[in-house]
Amino acid sequence: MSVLEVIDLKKYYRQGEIVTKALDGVNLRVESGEFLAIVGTSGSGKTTLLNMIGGLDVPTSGTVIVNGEDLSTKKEEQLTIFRRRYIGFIFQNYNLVSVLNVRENIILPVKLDGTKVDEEYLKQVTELLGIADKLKNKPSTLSGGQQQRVAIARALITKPQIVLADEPTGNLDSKTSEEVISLLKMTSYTLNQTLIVITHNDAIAQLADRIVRIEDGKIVGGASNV
Ligand SMILES: Nc1ncnc2c1ncn2[C@@H]1O[C@H](COP(=O)(O)OP(=O)(O)OP(=O)(O)O)[C@@H](O)[C@H]1O
Repeated sequence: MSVLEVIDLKKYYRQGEIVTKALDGVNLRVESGEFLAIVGTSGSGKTTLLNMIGGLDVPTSGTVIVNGEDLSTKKEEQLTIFRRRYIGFIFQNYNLVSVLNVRENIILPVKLDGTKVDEEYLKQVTELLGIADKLKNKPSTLSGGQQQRVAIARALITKPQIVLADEPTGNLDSKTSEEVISLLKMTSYTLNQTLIVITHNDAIAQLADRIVRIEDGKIVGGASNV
């Protein structure tokens, strides 16, 4: 079953006379449990596409359907709940809260949602990611790779259907990058999540089930897996 469908998606930025077509008619279908890599040159539209899929930004036209639901029909409040429950975000700079320890960082989305922490699941995720012994540490006492694994655990804790990662290893050396992505791939596979990763790193893209290439706001390869 498709967990995500993007139909003729356009995002145009207008600055005076100049129009930038960040996305120019993107069509994409992603199956549940798939690991997709999005590649393309700088400015090709990768982050714009990820932000539309995650409901962080509104398209100029076109449709994003997640789990059968058209995001354009949702009001801002509903979108916030949708993001919190169905999407896990992982960013290049980790975005951890420095005054909170690792456990507090990981469970933050659950707290924000006002729901109860599934302690068994927290244990499973942190053990899979090799950070179960770091729960009381502050982020500043961890290496970059460990901090990114905390950010991954935080993205997974709400059991999202889709995990979106924008250059998640951009700040890590190549060996740590591949370790982190392999862990992310293994955890999302174990937890049956769909994983979409933007990367400039070929070795990381090669770990994906499918590589989607985007150029000048258009998909030029890998839009369909059939
Ligand atoms: N808020 C904005 N206002 C105007 N133009 C924008 C805005 N956000 C993005 N753009 C433009 O849209 C295009 C696509 O940007 P986007 O960030 O999606 O590219 P990208 O492929 O993620 O690039 P990178 O690999 O460098 O992160 C670029 O030309 C960018 O300058």
